[in-house]
Parts: sequence; C-alpha cells; structure tokens
Amino acid sequence: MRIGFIGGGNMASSIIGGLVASGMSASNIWASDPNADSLAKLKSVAPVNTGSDNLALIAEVNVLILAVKPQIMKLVAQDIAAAVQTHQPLVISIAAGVTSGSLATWLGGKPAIVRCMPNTPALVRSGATGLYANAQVNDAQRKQAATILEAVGLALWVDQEDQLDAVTALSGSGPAYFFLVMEAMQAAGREMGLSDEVANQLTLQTALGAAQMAITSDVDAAELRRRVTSPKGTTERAVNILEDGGLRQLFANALNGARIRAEELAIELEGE
Ligand SMILES: NC(=O)C1=CN([C@@H]2O[C@H](COP(=O)(O)OP(=O)(O)OC[C@H]3O[C@@H](n4cnc5c(N)ncnc54)[C@H](O)[C@@H]3O)[C@@H](O)[C@H]2O)C=CC1
Ligand SMILES: O=C(O)[C@@H]1CCC=N1
Repeated sequence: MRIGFIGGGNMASSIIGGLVASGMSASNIWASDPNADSLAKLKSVAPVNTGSDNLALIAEVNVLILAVKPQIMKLVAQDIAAAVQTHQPLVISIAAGVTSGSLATWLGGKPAIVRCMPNTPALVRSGATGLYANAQVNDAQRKQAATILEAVGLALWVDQEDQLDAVTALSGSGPAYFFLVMEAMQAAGREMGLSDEVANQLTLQTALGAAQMAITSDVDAAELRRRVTSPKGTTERAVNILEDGGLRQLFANALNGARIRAEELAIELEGE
C-alpha cells in the first residue's frame, strides 16, 4: 500500500505514528499540507514524504486519506476531483459529519469511499475506529482500510452510515471525556493535599489499570465496579455521590449532544 494523507495535522500525525510503529515503512507514506509547521511536526513523528501539492501526492498513492477539517472538505475535494477520477485511489475520509454522499458529489465520478471515525489514541496504537464503506468499495479495498485502521487499534465496521454519528459521539470524542475525568480526579487529589506529581500519577495509573482490567476481564464493567465497592465502605460513598449527581444521565445527555452536533455538521456541510 502507498498511503497519502491530505492534511497533516493532529489526526494524520496520530495515524501515521501508529502505522509506522506497526511496521509500515515511512517511505510508503505521503502527506501534503500547506502549513509548514504541521509538516515539521509530522516529520518529527516519522520521516514520511511531505509536500504542499495535493495533486502531486495523489499521483503517488493508491489509498488517499482525507484528514482536513470538515469545513474545508468541500473545497479540498473539488480541487482534487479530477486527479481522483484519473488515479482512482481508495478514498478514506476521517472528517466528522461529512457524508460519503456529499464527498462523492464533490469528487465526481463514482469514487470508492470509506468514511471512518478514528480517535487520537491511534497515536499509541490504542485507537478505536468505526468504518463505513460505500457501494463502490470492493473487498480488497475494505481489507486495505481495515488494515490501516487496525494498525492503530480496534476497527469495527458499521452497516449504516448514520451510525457513524453515534461512533463519533462515543469513541471519536470519547478520549476527551476520559481526559476530563482525569483532570477532575487530579484536581480533587491535589485539593485533598497530595502533591501534583502524586495526584497526577495515581490518577493516570488508575485509569490505565481500570481500562486494562475491563478489557481483559470476563466480567463486565458493572461487576468490576461492584468488586471495588465494599458495603458501607469508601467507594460506596463516592459512587453514591456520583449517582445522586446524575452522572449516568449527564453522560447520556453529553453523548447525545455530540451525536446531534455530528448530524448538524452533515447538514451544514451539505448546504455549503
Ligand atoms: N481531533 C480528533 O480527535 C479527531 C478528528 N477527526 C477529524 O479529523 C480531521 C482532521 O482533524 P485534526 O487533525 O484534529 O485537525 P488539524 O487542524 O490538526 O489538521 C488539519 C490539517 O489540514 C491542513 N490543511 C488545511 N487546508 C489544507 C489543504 N487545502 N490541503 C491539505 N491540507 C490542508 C491544516 O494545515 C492542518 O494541518 C477533521 O475532519 C476531524 O473532524 C476525526 C476523529 C478524531
Ligand atoms: O470534536 C470534533 O468535532 C472531532 C470529531 C471527533 C473528535 N474530534
């Protein structure tokens, strides 16, 4: 595979970091971006081929990953349309809220498009991605897309495109929710008198340990939580405060808000 990224920002850098760590040669990866700082940062992740000419990049690759912001996707897609029609790469879009239908219209022809929603832990090969393929994507291309995203973590197909809005709300945005919980626990630890270092490290190791246990255990998260919670003990007091504060409903509302925002983005971007 020869993989090209249009847009060399945070997500491109996360996926490239993961791909190279998984053994892919940086010489088979291209990235184009008008911003020299983005390219310099990318080069510090891996010695990939870089440039600022999107059309030149398309001539080099058979898999094209569109990693620009949703708001400029239409402009970028229309600029590269003729080159995509000539070279016929598999197009993978990671943009939130850009439907495969809009992208196909902007690119023209009948492009093979995999729309996916990865997340930033791809950088440490612990990403979680939902993927959707349009009707033009053949089996070999589905495998290529899965191979790329599996190199950076878990990759799961959804069969209806609108499910990607839920994926965006759950795992695309999800790292931010856990980071926010970490920030809150670290602050609480400091307020109780722990040093910055002790509060920070204990929080991070606890998050890692809980995630590893939840992933490797044969019982679910609820049972693992119950096993920490001794009757009349400290965890019970804390969990009751979180439950009484409406934590579950708060998460349901937050994720639903993110899902609705993904839907709104799709409508806004289609209309542009
Ligand atoms: N940040 C995240 O956690 C996630 C982001 N996404 C999606 O990934 C996409 C990229 O997001 P980020 O990497 O966070 O943004 P970013 O702003 O870090 O990167 C976008 C890059 O595109 C470049 N760019 C601008 N115009 C360009 C053009 N005409 N041609 C080529 N490159 C151009 C910018 O210079 C920038 O380096 C977005 O569509 C976002 O919805 C998807 C999953 C998670
Ligand atoms: O916040 C956003 O819109 C993007 C999509 C998922 C994560 N970041």
